[in-house]
Amino acid sequence: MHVAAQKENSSLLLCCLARGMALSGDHSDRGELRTHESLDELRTDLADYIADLSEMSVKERGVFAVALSGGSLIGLIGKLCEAPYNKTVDWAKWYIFWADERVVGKNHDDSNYKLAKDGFLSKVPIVPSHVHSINDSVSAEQAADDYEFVIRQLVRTRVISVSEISDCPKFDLVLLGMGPDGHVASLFPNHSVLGENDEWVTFITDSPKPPPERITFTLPVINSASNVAVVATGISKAEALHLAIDDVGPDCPSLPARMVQPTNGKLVWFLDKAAASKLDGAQFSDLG
Ligand SMILES: O=C1O[C@H](COP(=O)(O)O)[C@@H](O)[C@H](O)[C@H]1O
Repeated sequence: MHVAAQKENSSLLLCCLARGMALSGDHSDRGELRTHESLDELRTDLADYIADLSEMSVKERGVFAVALSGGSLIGLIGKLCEAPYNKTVDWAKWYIFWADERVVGKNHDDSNYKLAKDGFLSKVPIVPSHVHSINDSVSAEQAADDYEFVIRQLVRTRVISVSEISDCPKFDLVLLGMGPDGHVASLFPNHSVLGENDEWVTFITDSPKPPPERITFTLPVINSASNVAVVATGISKAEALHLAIDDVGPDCPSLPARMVQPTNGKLVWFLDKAAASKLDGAQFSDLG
């Protein structure tokens, strides 16, 4: 296992052991689970899902506002750059945001923008002015404020819709990865930003996973989206997925992935067999 993944896993286990975690239980209603036999099958299903949401959103609102994450997600949405999607998706109507970003230069290898640009955005005809990346020349705090300001402007002009029950932006789709410690976006286990309910975008300077300075959507923004997809693959994610999805009782309630609970939106989990292997009942299904 990769050293960073090992570190993330052990901090997850420590968090759970400290809280007397129960490691088994029944499945609870945690959205739609899509577990795939192979990564290729997952990539196709994910591309179909995103293309369908794009079509629906363009039909209903004239635009598609989608927030990306970094990490393995970008490789897993790669089929969108291929036929038929590269020709059939209405790319001119897409607006791109980031659910989280590392506060580094746009050309830095740690930049989620660079990852998405190299692996996705440069391969499809998205309008450059529709790509909303962070200001990389200011502090993390300022970058978060600036990013929230940009989002506010686009909510005002209805490029981004607005939640009916809060004043939060309502993205058409928020695409999340999940770390082996159960973090989503840059919301890490036991971090105080999990309780941030006032800001739409906030910052951290002490990320347990490098680099330390990051900006992130807050939970109210993620949970106001019309659609949220969590994409997680590999055995290193299996324990965190069990804790995020299964009915583990009142223990470890502050696992970030478990706190992804869209209020009116739809939650879908895209998993491979390895990631799903510790879900309750996995050993009895043909996934086991
Ligand atoms: O640091 C981050 O990690 C998560 C998970 O990444 P993965 O490579 O394990 O999929 C990612 O979703 C997030 O955007 C990123 O900043």
